[in-house]
Amino acid sequence: MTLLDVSGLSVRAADGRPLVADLSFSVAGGERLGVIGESGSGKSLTTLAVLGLLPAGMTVTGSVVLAGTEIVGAPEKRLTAVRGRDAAVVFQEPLTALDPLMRVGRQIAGPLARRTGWKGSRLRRATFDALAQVRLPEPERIASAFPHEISGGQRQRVALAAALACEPALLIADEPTTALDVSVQAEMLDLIDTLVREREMAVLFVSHDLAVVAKVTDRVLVMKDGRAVEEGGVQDIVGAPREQYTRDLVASARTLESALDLRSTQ
Ligand SMILES: Nc1ncnc2c1ncn2[C@@H]1O[C@H](COP(=O)(O)OP(=O)(O)OP(=O)(O)O)[C@@H](O)[C@H]1O
Repeated sequence: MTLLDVSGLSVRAADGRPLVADLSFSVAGGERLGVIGESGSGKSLTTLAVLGLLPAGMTVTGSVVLAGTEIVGAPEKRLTAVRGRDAAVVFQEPLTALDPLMRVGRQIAGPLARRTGWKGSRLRRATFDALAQVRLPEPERIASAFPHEISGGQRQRVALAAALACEPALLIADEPTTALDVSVQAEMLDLIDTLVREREMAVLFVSHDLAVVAKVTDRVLVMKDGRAVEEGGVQDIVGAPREQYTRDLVASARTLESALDLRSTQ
C-alpha cells in the first residue's frame, strides 16, 4: 500500500525561482527509497515538503499525501498530528533537532509518553531501553546528560532514538551520517539499516553519496536541479545508469570506493 505519494510537487523561492519542479514519486509501506543528487538539487526541500516544514515565503504546489493526509496547504494542527506518528525525521546535524537546554532522557521520554501514555518508572525504563536500542552505552548516564555533554555520534543516535520513539511508519533521514567522523558513519548506517528492517519501517533516505544510499535502500530517485532525472532499483541504477548525470554519480562513487579499498589494503 502507498504510504507516501508525491505528485507534481513544485517549490518556488519567495522571488519565484523554481527550486523543486514537478516532482513525483511514491513510497510503499516498508519500502526504502533513496534520494540522491548533488548539492542544491532539491533533496532537502523535498523532505521538508513531506513534513510541511518548508520555510515561510516559499510557494508549494502539487500534492504530498502521507498516510492518507494531504500535507500541501494543511493547517498546522493537522501537520502536528502527522509529524512523529506517520513520519519522523533525522537531520544531518543532530544539534538542530535536539533542545540544547533539555536533558537527553526528557527528549526521548516526551515523544514516548505522547505515543504510549506511560509515566513514572515505566516511562523511565522505556526511555533507557530506547537509548540502549540505538546502541548507546550506559543509557542512564546518557539520559541525564545535556546534548553538548555527549559526542556528535552519540547525539545522532539520540536523535534517531527520538525519531524511532514515535514508531513512525516512515523514517526520513536527511544526510544522517554526513556530519559524523568516517569511523562513526559506518556504524550509524548499519544501525539505521538494522533498526528499520526490524521494525519494517519505510525509509526516505537522502544523501549526495550513492554508496551510502545503496547500503540502506532498495530503490533510488536521482535528482538534479529540482527535478527527477531517473528512478529505479539500486542494482539497476548502479549497474546500468541511463542518464549521463547518474553515470557521473556512479563513476564518482566507484572512484571513491576504490580509493578507500586501496587505502584499506595498504
Ligand atoms: N530558504 C531558502 N531560500 C531560498 N532558496 C533556498 C532555501 N533553501 C534552499 N534553497 C535553494 O533551493 C535549492 C535546493 O536546496 P536543497 O537544500 O533542497 O538542496 P540539496 O539537494 O538538499 O543540497 P544539499 O545536499 O547541499 O543540502 C538550492 O538551490 C538552494 O540554494
